[in-house]
Amino acid sequence: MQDLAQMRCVPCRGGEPALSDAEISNLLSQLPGWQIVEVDGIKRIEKTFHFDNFAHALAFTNAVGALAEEQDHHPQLVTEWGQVKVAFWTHAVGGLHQNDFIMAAKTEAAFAQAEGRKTS
Ligand SMILES: C[C@H](O)[C@H](O)[C@H]1CNC2=NC(N)=NC(=O)C2=N1
Repeated sequence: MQDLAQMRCVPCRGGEPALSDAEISNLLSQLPGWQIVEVDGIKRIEKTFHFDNFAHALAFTNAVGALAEEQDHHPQLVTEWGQVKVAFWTHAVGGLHQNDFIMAAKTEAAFAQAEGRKTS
């Protein structure tokens, strides 16, 4: 199985189908704690990350934002004291694309890195 965190997002301009439920559950099994949520009929993948203050939550928000710019695939980020909710979906397909799972895995790696900095 390919490591999602090492993959790159591909340009996606629509015209391709969103992932099927079987494809989604297969990819989701690689992402502990991430959930599929449907909003206005559009599936998204999301997870809330916890921090011990606002500054750490904001630093993580900026790290995820930088990854999104690098990969040209962008999340919804909701930042508050002690937590950041991150959600990905693909506007161009009206649902979930492999890019969303790649970004979720990269987000997870950024969180692991932030945690590592805190304890070392
Ligand atoms: C041309 C460019 O790839 C698109 O506008 C990208 C930019 N970032 C994006 N981010 C997300 N989450 N979904 C998209 O469909 C999307 N489209």
